[in-house]
Parts: sequence; C-alpha cells; structure tokens
Amino acid sequence: MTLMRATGLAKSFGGLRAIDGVDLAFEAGKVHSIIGPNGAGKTTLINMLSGIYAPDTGTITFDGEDITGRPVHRFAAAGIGRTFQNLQVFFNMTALENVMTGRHLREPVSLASALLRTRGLRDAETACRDKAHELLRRVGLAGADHVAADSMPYGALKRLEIARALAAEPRLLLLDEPAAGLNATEAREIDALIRKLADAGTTIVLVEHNMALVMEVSDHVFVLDRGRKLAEGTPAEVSSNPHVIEAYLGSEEPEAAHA
Ligand SMILES: Nc1ncnc2c1ncn2[C@@H]1O[C@H](COP(=O)(O)OP(=O)(O)OP(=O)(O)O)[C@@H](O)[C@H]1O
Repeated sequence: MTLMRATGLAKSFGGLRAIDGVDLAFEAGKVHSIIGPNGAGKTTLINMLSGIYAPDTGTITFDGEDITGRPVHRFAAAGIGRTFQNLQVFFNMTALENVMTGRHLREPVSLASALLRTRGLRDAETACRDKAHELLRRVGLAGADHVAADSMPYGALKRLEIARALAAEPRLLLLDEPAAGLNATEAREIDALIRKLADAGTTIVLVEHNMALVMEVSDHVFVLDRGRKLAEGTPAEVSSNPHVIEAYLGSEEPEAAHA
C-alpha cells in the first residue's frame, strides 16, 4: 500500500529550480532513502514532504488524502514525523522530558485542566511519562530517563531525537541524516533501529550521505541530481546504474567527469 505520494513536485528559490518535477511513492512499512550529490535538492524535498515548504507546483497525498499546501502542524497531525539534520534537543531538560515534549500532539491539554491540575491532567501526565520511558527503551536508551541531555554523547542524542519524533506516533517518519557525525558502530546501531521501526510498521524516509547505511537498510532508493529524479530502485539497482555512478563521480571529481 502506498502511504504517501508526491507528484510533479517543484520548488524554486529565485531563478534556481531546487526541485523540478519529482514523483515519489512511499510504501507502508518500507525503508526508503533519498540520496544525491550535494545541492541535489534533498533538503528542499524533505522540507516539502514534512510541510515546511509548500511546493510551487505538484501534489502530496497521504493515505489517499491531498495534503498539499497545508501548514506544517497539519502534516504532523496527519501522521508525518521528522527529525532534523541539526539536533533539535532541549539541552536544559532530561532525556525523558525531551521525549515528553513530543507527545503534545497526541495528548493535548486544555488551559482549564492545566490551571486546575485536574485528575484527568495528572493521569495524562503519568501516561505521557510511561510512553516516553517506553520510547527511550525502544531506541536503545533504557536507563537514560533522568540523564540531562547536555551530558549525553552525540550518538545518544541522535537516538533521543528519534524517540521524540516517535512520541507523536507518526505513521511515516522522515529522518534527515540520522547517521551524520556517528562512528561506524553507532551508524550500525541506527541501521538496526531503523529496521526495527519499519518492521513494527512505521514507514521510513531517510535522507542520508552514509552510503553503507543507505545500501544496508533501504528497501527502495531514490536518487536526485540537480533537482530531478535521476533513478530509483533497490540498492543493488541504483548502485549499478551508470547515470548514478556518473552523478556521484561528477560531484566528487569534476575534472574527470567533464574531461
Ligand atoms: N532557502 C534557500 N534559498 C535559496 N536557495 C536555496 C535555499 N535552499 C536551498 N537552496 C538551493 O537549492 C539547491 C538545493 O539545495 P538543498 O539544500 O535542497 O540540496 P541538498 O541535496 O540537501 O544538499 P546537501 O547534500 O549539501 O545538504 C542548492 O543549489 C541550494 O543552494
């Protein structure tokens, strides 16, 4: 089943076509990666898929519903979660508190109950705490509930971000470079976590430069180059595609590519 579909997406900045007529389909419970050389348009695309940018043209449907142009909180409420390339962690909070901040979409609190600290509010807080505790365990941070975020190592903070995004119970999770800055062991742990999330039914869309991770974890890979979709397919298909090889060589060795 196709959970999310983007058709003919385009976005320009001034005269620059950052994304130029891209079609994508994300299947429920699968791991998809979006790769491409620097400046290919990956960030622009993920920003459209999460509702941060409205596309200039094209449509985005989620679970059969057209959500094009809706504000970002409506994308989140529909079931689209994301993490960011740069950590969006509250460093003055504990790990548990950070994850609890991700629950507000699912457990909204009325002003009256917050002011009166009703029984309902206290029950909701307990449920929220229990859920956050469970999510920390799920991402491999069991025992870190009361650890201050500013004392956690970088690899743990990347997982904390994922736990916080999961707190909103997304059906589709966009991960923006979850392995950036991680060593090989930590990247393998992220790989295992992504697989576990997909196996539990969460649809994953990964933007990532770490090719070992992409090739290992993905069911389907989309390759962007200069705002267009250059190729798509299984990891084996795209890695043997001559156009993809050329695009990557071209970005790393411009002299050789244009010789
Ligand atoms: N807000 C913006 N204003 C103007 N130009 C932008 C903006 N955002 C992106 N661009 C341009 O659009 C093109 C695509 O950028 P984008 O950041 O989406 O690529 P990317 O594939 O994510 O690159 P990287 O791998 O380096 O993060 C680039 O030429 C970039 O300079």
